[in-house]
Amino acid sequence: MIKESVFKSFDNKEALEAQLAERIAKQLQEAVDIRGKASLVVSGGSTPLKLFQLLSHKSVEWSDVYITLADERWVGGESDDSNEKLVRAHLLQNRAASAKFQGLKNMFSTPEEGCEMTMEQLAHFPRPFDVVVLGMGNDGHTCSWFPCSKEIELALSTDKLCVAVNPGAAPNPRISLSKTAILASRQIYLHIVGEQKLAVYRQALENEDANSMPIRAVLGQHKTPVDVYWSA
Ligand SMILES: O=C(O)[C@H](O)[C@@H](O)[C@H](O)[C@H](O)COP(=O)(O)O
Repeated sequence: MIKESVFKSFDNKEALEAQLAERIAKQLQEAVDIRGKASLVVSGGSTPLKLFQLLSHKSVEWSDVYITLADERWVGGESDDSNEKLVRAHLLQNRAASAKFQGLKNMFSTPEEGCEMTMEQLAHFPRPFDVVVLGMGNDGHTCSWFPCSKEIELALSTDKLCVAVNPGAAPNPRISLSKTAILASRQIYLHIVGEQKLAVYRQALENEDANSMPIRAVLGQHKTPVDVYWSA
Protein backbone atom coordinates (compact mmCIF):
# COMPACT_ATOMS: atom_id res chain seq x y z
CA MET A 1 0.00 0.00 0.00
CA ILE A 2 1.12 3.54 -0.73
CA LYS A 3 0.61 6.01 2.10
CA GLU A 4 -1.95 8.47 0.76
CA SER A 5 -0.81 11.99 -0.08
CA VAL A 6 -2.92 15.02 0.69
CA PHE A 7 -6.28 14.32 -0.96
CA LYS A 8 -8.77 17.14 -1.44
CA SER A 9 -12.18 16.36 -2.92
CA PHE A 10 -14.63 18.88 -4.30
CA ASP A 11 -18.32 18.64 -5.15
CA ASN A 12 -17.72 20.05 -8.61
CA LYS A 13 -14.94 20.98 -11.02
CA GLU A 14 -15.54 24.69 -10.63
CA ALA A 15 -14.83 24.65 -6.90
CA LEU A 16 -11.65 22.60 -7.46
CA GLU A 17 -10.39 24.85 -10.23
CA ALA A 18 -11.06 28.05 -8.28
CA GLN A 19 -9.15 26.84 -5.22
CA LEU A 20 -6.27 25.28 -7.17
CA ALA A 21 -5.81 28.36 -9.36
CA GLU A 22 -5.69 30.56 -6.26
CA ARG A 23 -3.20 28.28 -4.53
CA ILE A 24 -0.87 28.00 -7.53
CA ALA A 25 -0.94 31.77 -8.07
CA LYS A 26 -0.05 32.34 -4.42
CA GLN A 27 2.85 29.87 -4.57
CA LEU A 28 4.22 31.37 -7.77
CA GLN A 29 4.09 34.90 -6.35
CA GLU A 30 5.75 33.76 -3.12
CA ALA A 31 8.56 32.23 -5.19
CA VAL A 32 8.98 35.49 -7.12
CA ASP A 33 8.96 37.48 -3.85
CA ILE A 34 11.63 35.21 -2.32
CA ARG A 35 13.84 34.25 -5.29
CA GLY A 36 12.98 36.83 -7.90
CA LYS A 37 11.56 34.23 -10.27
CA ALA A 38 9.34 31.13 -10.33
CA SER A 39 8.86 28.04 -12.47
CA LEU A 40 5.64 26.26 -13.35
CA VAL A 41 5.34 22.92 -15.16
CA VAL A 42 1.94 22.01 -16.59
CA SER A 43 0.45 19.00 -18.32
CA GLY A 44 -1.69 18.84 -21.42
CA GLY A 45 -4.90 16.91 -21.87
CA SER A 46 -8.49 18.09 -21.39
CA THR A 47 -8.63 18.37 -17.60
CA PRO A 48 -6.64 21.57 -17.00
CA LEU A 49 -8.20 23.92 -19.60
CA LYS A 50 -10.42 25.86 -17.20
CA LEU A 51 -7.68 25.88 -14.57
CA PHE A 52 -5.37 27.50 -17.12
CA GLN A 53 -7.98 30.11 -17.98
CA LEU A 54 -8.50 31.00 -14.31
CA LEU A 55 -4.75 31.13 -13.70
CA SER A 56 -4.24 33.47 -16.66
CA HIS A 57 -6.26 36.16 -14.85
CA LYS A 58 -4.42 35.92 -11.53
CA SER A 59 -2.39 38.87 -10.24
CA VAL A 60 1.07 37.30 -10.39
CA GLU A 61 4.27 38.94 -11.61
CA TRP A 62 4.06 36.66 -14.64
CA SER A 63 7.04 38.27 -16.37
CA ASP A 64 9.16 36.54 -13.69
CA VAL A 65 7.43 33.18 -14.11
CA TYR A 66 8.99 30.49 -16.32
CA ILE A 67 6.51 27.99 -17.72
CA THR A 68 7.12 24.70 -19.49
CA LEU A 69 5.35 21.41 -20.15
CA ALA A 70 5.56 18.08 -18.35
CA ASP A 71 5.37 16.43 -21.74
CA GLU A 72 4.67 17.12 -25.38
CA ARG A 73 3.50 15.26 -28.42
CA TRP A 74 6.16 15.54 -31.15
CA VAL A 75 3.84 17.35 -33.56
CA GLY A 76 3.82 20.80 -35.14
CA GLY A 77 2.76 23.78 -33.04
CA GLU A 78 -0.43 24.18 -35.09
CA SER A 79 -1.55 20.60 -34.53
CA ASP A 80 -4.59 20.10 -32.29
CA ASP A 81 -2.49 17.44 -30.55
CA SER A 82 0.09 20.02 -29.47
CA ASN A 83 0.21 20.73 -25.73
CA GLU A 84 2.09 23.94 -26.51
CA LYS A 85 -0.83 25.09 -28.64
CA LEU A 86 -3.19 24.32 -25.77
CA VAL A 87 -1.07 26.24 -23.25
CA ARG A 88 -0.68 29.23 -25.57
CA ALA A 89 -4.46 29.30 -26.14
CA HIS A 90 -5.60 28.91 -22.53
CA LEU A 91 -2.80 29.87 -20.15
CA LEU A 92 -0.53 32.36 -21.94
CA GLN A 93 -3.37 34.86 -22.17
CA ASN A 94 -4.53 37.91 -20.17
CA ARG A 95 -2.08 38.70 -17.33
CA ALA A 96 -0.19 35.43 -17.87
CA ALA A 97 0.63 36.41 -21.47
CA SER A 98 3.85 37.95 -20.15
CA ALA A 99 5.13 34.68 -18.68
CA LYS A 100 8.35 33.19 -20.09
CA PHE A 101 7.21 30.02 -21.87
CA GLN A 102 9.54 27.37 -23.21
CA GLY A 103 8.02 24.45 -25.11
CA LEU A 104 9.55 20.98 -25.47
CA LYS A 105 9.15 20.54 -29.26
CA ASN A 106 11.87 21.76 -31.64
CA MET A 107 12.78 21.45 -35.30
CA PHE A 108 14.25 17.95 -35.10
CA SER A 109 12.10 15.28 -36.76
CA THR A 110 12.01 12.94 -33.77
CA PRO A 111 12.05 13.43 -29.98
CA GLU A 112 15.12 11.21 -29.80
CA GLU A 113 17.00 13.66 -32.04
CA GLY A 114 15.47 16.73 -30.38
CA CYS A 115 15.89 15.73 -26.74
CA GLU A 116 19.34 17.25 -26.21
CA MET A 117 18.23 20.61 -27.61
CA THR A 118 15.11 20.56 -25.44
CA MET A 119 17.25 20.02 -22.36
CA GLU A 120 19.58 22.86 -23.38
CA GLN A 121 16.57 25.16 -23.76
CA LEU A 122 15.40 24.28 -20.26
CA ALA A 123 18.83 24.58 -18.65
CA HIS A 124 18.15 28.14 -17.45
CA PHE A 125 14.83 27.29 -15.79
CA PRO A 126 14.57 27.98 -12.06
CA ARG A 127 14.91 24.62 -10.34
CA PRO A 128 13.66 22.93 -8.31
CA PHE A 129 10.41 23.72 -10.10
CA ASP A 130 8.11 25.68 -7.83
CA VAL A 131 4.83 24.15 -9.01
CA VAL A 132 4.12 21.07 -11.13
CA VAL A 133 0.58 20.25 -12.27
CA LEU A 134 0.08 16.66 -13.39
CA GLY A 135 -2.84 14.85 -14.91
CA MET A 136 -3.41 11.10 -15.07
CA GLY A 137 -4.67 8.77 -17.72
CA ASN A 138 -6.99 5.82 -17.05
CA ASP A 139 -3.98 3.52 -17.50
CA GLY A 140 -2.25 5.27 -14.61
CA HIS A 141 0.18 7.23 -16.81
CA THR A 142 1.23 10.75 -16.00
CA CYS A 143 3.40 13.06 -18.10
CA SER A 144 4.13 10.74 -21.02
CA TRP A 145 5.23 7.90 -18.78
CA PHE A 146 3.12 5.31 -20.56
CA PRO A 147 3.19 1.78 -19.10
CA CYS A 148 2.87 0.41 -22.63
CA SER A 149 6.03 2.18 -23.83
CA LYS A 150 9.41 0.50 -24.10
CA GLU A 151 10.96 3.60 -22.51
CA ILE A 152 8.99 3.49 -19.25
CA GLU A 153 11.84 2.12 -17.15
CA LEU A 154 14.18 4.77 -18.54
CA ALA A 155 11.64 7.55 -17.86
CA LEU A 156 11.42 6.42 -14.23
CA SER A 157 15.16 5.92 -13.67
CA THR A 158 17.25 8.35 -15.75
CA ASP A 159 18.91 11.36 -14.15
CA LYS A 160 18.43 13.26 -17.42
CA LEU A 161 15.81 16.02 -17.59
CA CYS A 162 13.92 14.63 -20.59
CA VAL A 163 13.23 11.36 -22.35
CA ALA A 164 11.75 10.43 -25.70
CA VAL A 165 8.77 8.09 -25.40
CA ASN A 166 6.92 6.09 -28.04
CA PRO A 167 3.65 5.03 -26.43
CA GLY A 168 1.99 2.01 -28.00
CA ALA A 169 -1.53 2.89 -26.90
CA ALA A 170 -1.47 6.67 -27.45
CA PRO A 171 -0.93 8.75 -30.57
CA ASN A 172 2.29 10.54 -31.48
CA PRO A 173 5.87 10.10 -30.33
CA ARG A 174 6.42 12.14 -27.18
CA ILE A 175 9.03 13.95 -25.20
CA SER A 176 8.55 13.95 -21.44
CA LEU A 177 10.21 15.28 -18.35
CA SER A 178 11.65 12.36 -16.42
CA LYS A 179 10.66 11.20 -12.94
CA THR A 180 13.89 12.73 -11.60
CA ALA A 181 12.99 16.09 -13.15
CA ILE A 182 9.38 16.08 -11.95
CA LEU A 183 10.23 15.11 -8.37
CA ALA A 184 12.85 17.88 -8.22
CA SER A 185 10.12 20.35 -7.38
CA ARG A 186 8.67 22.12 -4.37
CA GLN A 187 5.04 21.20 -4.95
CA ILE A 188 3.24 18.71 -7.18
CA TYR A 189 -0.50 18.79 -7.79
CA LEU A 190 -2.31 15.82 -9.29
CA HIS A 191 -5.48 17.22 -10.90
CA ILE A 192 -8.05 14.53 -11.64
CA VAL A 193 -11.78 14.63 -12.34
CA GLY A 194 -14.50 11.99 -12.42
CA GLU A 195 -15.35 8.67 -10.83
CA GLN A 196 -13.21 6.64 -13.23
CA LYS A 197 -10.07 8.63 -12.44
CA LEU A 198 -10.85 8.27 -8.71
CA ALA A 199 -11.00 4.49 -9.11
CA VAL A 200 -7.69 4.54 -11.02
CA TYR A 201 -6.15 6.68 -8.26
CA ARG A 202 -7.35 4.28 -5.56
CA GLN A 203 -5.98 1.34 -7.56
CA ALA A 204 -2.64 3.14 -7.82
CA LEU A 205 -2.44 3.31 -4.01
CA GLU A 206 -2.70 -0.48 -3.75
CA ASN A 207 0.97 -1.21 -4.51
CA GLU A 208 4.23 0.37 -5.57
CA ASP A 209 4.78 -1.13 -9.03
CA ALA A 210 5.32 2.09 -10.98
CA ASN A 211 6.14 0.41 -14.29
CA SER A 212 2.55 -0.82 -14.53
CA MET A 213 1.00 2.39 -13.15
CA PRO A 214 3.58 5.18 -13.49
CA ILE A 215 1.60 7.65 -11.36
CA ARG A 216 2.83 5.49 -8.47
CA ALA A 217 6.30 6.96 -9.00
CA VAL A 218 4.79 10.26 -7.82
CA LEU A 219 2.32 8.99 -5.23
CA GLY A 220 4.76 6.49 -3.70
CA GLN A 221 7.36 9.02 -2.67
CA HIS A 222 7.09 11.56 0.14
CA LYS A 223 10.14 13.77 -0.45
CA THR A 224 8.24 16.12 -2.75
CA PRO A 225 4.82 17.27 -1.50
CA VAL A 226 2.02 15.84 -3.65
CA ASP A 227 -1.51 17.21 -3.24
CA VAL A 228 -4.26 15.35 -5.06
CA TYR A 229 -7.20 17.51 -6.16
CA TRP A 230 -10.24 15.52 -7.22
CA SER A 231 -13.79 16.44 -8.11
CA ALA A 232 -16.78 14.49 -9.26
O1 LIG B 1 0.06 15.11 -22.98
C1 LIG B 1 -0.85 14.68 -22.26
O2 LIG B 1 -1.87 14.13 -22.68
C2 LIG B 1 -0.78 14.88 -20.78
O3 LIG B 1 0.34 15.42 -20.32
C3 LIG B 1 -1.21 13.60 -20.11
O4 LIG B 1 -0.31 13.09 -19.17
C4 LIG B 1 -2.53 13.93 -19.45
O5 LIG B 1 -2.31 14.66 -18.25
C5 LIG B 1 -3.30 12.67 -19.16
O6 LIG B 1 -3.34 11.90 -20.34
C6 LIG B 1 -4.72 13.02 -18.72
O7 LIG B 1 -5.37 13.63 -19.82
P1 LIG B 1 -6.87 14.19 -19.65
O8 LIG B 1 -6.77 15.38 -18.75
O9 LIG B 1 -7.29 14.56 -21.06
O10 LIG B 1 -7.69 13.07 -19.06
